[in-house]
Amino acid sequence: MRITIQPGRIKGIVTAPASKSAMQRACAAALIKTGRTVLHNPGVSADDHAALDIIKQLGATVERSGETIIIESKGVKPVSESINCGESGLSVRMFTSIAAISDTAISITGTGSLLKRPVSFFNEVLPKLQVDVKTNNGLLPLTIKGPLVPANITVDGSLSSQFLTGLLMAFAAANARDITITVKNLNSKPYIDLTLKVMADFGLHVPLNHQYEEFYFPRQSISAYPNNDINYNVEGDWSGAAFLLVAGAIAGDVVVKGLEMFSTQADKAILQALQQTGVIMSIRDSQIEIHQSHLKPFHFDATDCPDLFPPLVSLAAYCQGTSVIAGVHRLTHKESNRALTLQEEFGKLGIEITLQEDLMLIKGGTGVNAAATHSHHDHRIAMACAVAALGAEGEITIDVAEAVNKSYPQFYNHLSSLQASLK
Ligand SMILES: O=C(O)C1=C[C@@H](OP(=O)(O)O)[C@@H](O)[C@H](O)C1
Ligand SMILES: C=C(OP(=O)(O)O)C(=O)O
Repeated sequence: MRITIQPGRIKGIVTAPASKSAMQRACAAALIKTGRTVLHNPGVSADDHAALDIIKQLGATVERSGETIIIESKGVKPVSESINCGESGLSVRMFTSIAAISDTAISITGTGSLLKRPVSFFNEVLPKLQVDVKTNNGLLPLTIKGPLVPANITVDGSLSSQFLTGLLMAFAAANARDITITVKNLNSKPYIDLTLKVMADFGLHVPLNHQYEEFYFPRQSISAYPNNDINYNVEGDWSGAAFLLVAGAIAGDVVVKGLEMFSTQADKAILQALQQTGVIMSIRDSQIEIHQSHLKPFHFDATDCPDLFPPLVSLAAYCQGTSVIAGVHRLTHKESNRALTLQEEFGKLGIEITLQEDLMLIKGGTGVNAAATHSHHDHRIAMACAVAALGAEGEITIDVAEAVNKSYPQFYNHLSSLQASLK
C-alpha cells in the first residue's frame, strides 16, 4: 500500500491506541495466573493478535465480549506443538520461556523481519534451566522441550530486555522460590518496570528488583495468586502517542487523550525531549495538548527507550539546529536497522543525519523536501515519515505504508481525523 500525504495544518482530538507492550504482557500474565481475566481496552494491532493466538496455542481460551476480551486459563497447557509469533519480538522472546514451563516439545517461528532477529540468548540460557533448545543458528525457527526448572542464573541484558521479561514471567509461573536472576548490562530498563507492574497487577509472584542487577524471588510469595477474576485495563500507548505529539509540535493543535501519566512505559520520556524543544504543551489528567511552535534542538538519551528514535528524528527535522540522540546501538535489531533506515529515508527528505559511534546527529530546520519514501516494512519508519510529511514543502509518499499494522493499525485514520490530507 502506498500512502500520499500533503503538508498542511492539523487540528483535533485523538485517543491513543492501546499499548501493545502492556497488552502482550497482560496476555502472558492471564495465561500464567489461571482463572478468568477480562481485558478492557484490548489492543487490535498485529502484535496483540499474535499474543492472543499464542496463549490459545498454550491452552487458554480467548473470547470477545463487546468491547472486552475474556481469557480463561488453567495454566500453561499447550494444545499445539507449534507457535507463530508473527513479527513480534516481544512475543517470541517472552513466550518462549513461558512455553518451556510445560514438558511439551514446541516449535516456535515467526514471519517477516522476525526471522532475522536474534534469539541466541536462548541457546545460552535455557539449557541451564534444563530446557532442550535448538535454534536456526541463533535465529528462528527454534524448538524447545521443557519443563523449565528455575535456578540461580546470570544473563546478559544488553541486546534486549525482552528475554528477561520472559524469564521473569516464566520463573513466576514455575513457582521460583529463593532464586535470583542476575543481569549484566540491562538496557530498556523501564520495560522491566512494566513487566513487574503487570505481574503485580495480576497477583503473580513478583521478584524484588535490586537496581536492575538482581531479581530475587523470595521464599515467601509477596502476592499470592488471587482466585478472583482479574479486570485489567490496557493503558494507552506512549510509543504510538509520541508520533501524534510530534505531529502537533510540527503542524498544528492536537490533543492526545487516553494516556496514563504515571505509566511505567519507557516512551513516556518523549515528554522530556518535547520539553527541551520549548514546544507549547499542557499536560492535564490523562490528556496532553500540544501546539505547533518554534522548536529548539534537543539532546536526548534514548538507550532505554529506543522506540522513540523514529518520532524524535521527525521532531528534530523541524528543530532549528542540530539535535543529538544517544543510544544508536540499540537500533540494529529492530524491524529494520533503524539507524540506517532513518538516515536513508530522512536523507530523501533532505534531512542530514550523521551517525557518530553511539550518537545520531540530526540537522534540523533546513526544510523537509517532497519525496518518495519507503517504510522498509518497519511500522515506526512509516509513522516517522508520515509525521514529517505534515510540515514538508510538498507531497510525500510512503511505500509499504501498511507496516503500521504491527503496532498502530488506526494510525492513518487518526491522522485523517486530525484533518491531515492523506490518500
Ligand atoms: O518489552 C517490550 O514491550 C519492548 C521492549 C523494547 O525492546 P528491547 O528490550 O529489545 O529494547 C522495545 O524496543 C520493544 O518495542 C518493546
Ligand atoms: C521493536 C518493536 O517491537 P518488538 O521488538 O516487540 O517486535 C517495536 O515495536 O518497535
